[in-house]
Amino acid sequence: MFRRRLSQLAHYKLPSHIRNEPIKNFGVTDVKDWDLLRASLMKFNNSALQIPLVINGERIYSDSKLLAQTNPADHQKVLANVSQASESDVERAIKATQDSKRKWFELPLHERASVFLKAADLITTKYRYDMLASCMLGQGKSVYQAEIDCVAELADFFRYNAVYAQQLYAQQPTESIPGVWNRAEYRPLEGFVYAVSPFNFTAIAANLVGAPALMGNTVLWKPSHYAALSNYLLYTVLEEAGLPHGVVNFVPGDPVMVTKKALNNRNFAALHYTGSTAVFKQLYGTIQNNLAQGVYRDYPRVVGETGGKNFHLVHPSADMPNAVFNTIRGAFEYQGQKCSATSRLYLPESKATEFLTDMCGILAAKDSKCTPTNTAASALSGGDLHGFVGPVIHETSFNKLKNAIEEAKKDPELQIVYGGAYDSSKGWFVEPTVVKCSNPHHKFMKQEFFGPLLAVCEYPDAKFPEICDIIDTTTEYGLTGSVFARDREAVRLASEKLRFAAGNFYINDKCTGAVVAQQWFGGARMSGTNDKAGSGNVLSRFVSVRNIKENFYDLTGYKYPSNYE
Ligand SMILES: NC(=O)c1ccc[n+]([C@@H]2O[C@H](COP(=O)([O-])OP(=O)(O)OC[C@H]3O[C@@H](n4cnc5c(N)ncnc54)[C@H](O)[C@@H]3O)[C@@H](O)[C@H]2O)c1
Ligand SMILES: N[C@@H](CCC=O)C(=O)O
Repeated sequence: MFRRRLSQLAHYKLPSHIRNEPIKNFGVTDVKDWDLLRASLMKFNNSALQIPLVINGERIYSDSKLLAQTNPADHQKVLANVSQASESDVERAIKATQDSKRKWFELPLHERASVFLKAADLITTKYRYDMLASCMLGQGKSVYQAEIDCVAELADFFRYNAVYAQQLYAQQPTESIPGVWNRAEYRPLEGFVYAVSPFNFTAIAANLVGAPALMGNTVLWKPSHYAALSNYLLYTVLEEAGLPHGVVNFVPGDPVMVTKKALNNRNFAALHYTGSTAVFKQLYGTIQNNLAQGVYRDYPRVVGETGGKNFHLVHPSADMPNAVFNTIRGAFEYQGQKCSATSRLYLPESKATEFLTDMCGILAAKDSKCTPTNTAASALSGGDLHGFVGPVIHETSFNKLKNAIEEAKKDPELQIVYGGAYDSSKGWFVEPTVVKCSNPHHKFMKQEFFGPLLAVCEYPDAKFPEICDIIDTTTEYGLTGSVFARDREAVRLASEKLRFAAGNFYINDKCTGAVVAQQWFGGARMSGTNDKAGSGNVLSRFVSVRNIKENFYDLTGYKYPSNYE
């Protein structure tokens, strides 16, 4: 019995207007945008949403196993009650990935791509303000930080992945001898992709799920509990855009249990992960062990982007105001909770006092908006919605930062030169904090705190090459870093010496804010597998190429000319 196949009667071109989504400013005159945003904020703030699992399109509400997602700026405020998967839910979700697979990957690329293109358009129009509100309230973002994440970067991922997929499909064997047609087919992986997403970027969750799905894979998605609201909204948008049931299965739950079920399954084909290094190492180890035990059919693909201890290196020739402003943004926007956040700063002795005085002065200024109380939550009760910084994500993060600050107060090698306050009475607030380290190898120069804590080290001006070596060897990470210098020789030297210290290297710019299709994102060493989100590279990890040779000439005998009597 032949199954019904879809015809493909043309090679479609993608819409030619694909560009990076323009970012809305939410400036003083953008009254309409603010009004629409306020309405969405009110809606989500006032209704503790029930979030289900979604397995094969079926919504599963668990009464007994619910976990509340609260507003990090107001931790008594429940934003959503999130259903938690049971073991049998995970099994059913894995089955759904297998049942829906063939129908999905047999669709021509343009059919799959159009789902994601439509989702991008829905996000940037109909659901823009809802996405922003869910991300601001749930993940503690300012409007600008939400806009660059859950609207612009998210839409960019969906749109540019379609472009990259088309380019990948167009890559074909370059040679065919007369009578032969050689072709390549980009099959999805056999089995399912397990996507594990972090709290800090809704866009990253979209790409973790969307990139493999676009290539014809089906996905078991375990979202971060701390981003459940925006992630569920994203799922519903994908559904509205036409994503067939079972292609992506939304399975919040106990991370250890869900992961165990996923990784112990014979059909596990790939891990698409973003989160901390420690968790990724564990998952990598489990996969290797299982592989050795013969659990899997294939060698699973492992794609993971993890932590960082990202540097700003300032040369004496740098434009100091530029370096100061970029450091404030890099270290403290979104409370330092970007994997790319600046968390170690190296200053030349001759400029260190000027730099730190300027930076701390700006942070302390009354209108700096750097007091972490300006939040979406307070805005709804008549407060200020224009804050530069907000809360950290949860109690564990708050405690980790609080302990680090208390440690800094006692350690003779450390000196807090700005900040050091914290307050958890209403939300998880930690003041932007700058800590001077007299020892460049101190733990504070090595460890990722994932919060608004910047460690600073001075170096003798003449020792610029040596400080590059120290930066290169101090941490286990290799994610992002910047050099600030006008002197071209200094730029060249830093670029050479720090070649392996950062997968995203910036010159006279902050080390955060990579844009899809502009700065391909990812780091090596213990920062990840560096498959470069926002480029076509990562898509190739989710396909398994089949080469096809078709012969047009029939053989008339089996002997070669050399086989004569
Ligand atoms: N390199 C990048 O592109 C990138 C981007 C964003 C975030 N990050 C990193 O992510 C981290 C912050 O995000 P986070 O707090 O959500 O990270 P996290 O490691 O706590 O969680 C990430 C995901 O892993 C799950 N998880 C947690 N423990 C687990 C376990 N034992 N087994 C299986 N799954 C588990 C979580 O539920 C979540 O879905 C930082 O280290 C940051 O640098 C990296
Ligand atoms: N695009 C982002 C990715 C941050 C990860 O958490 C940046 O480069 O800042």
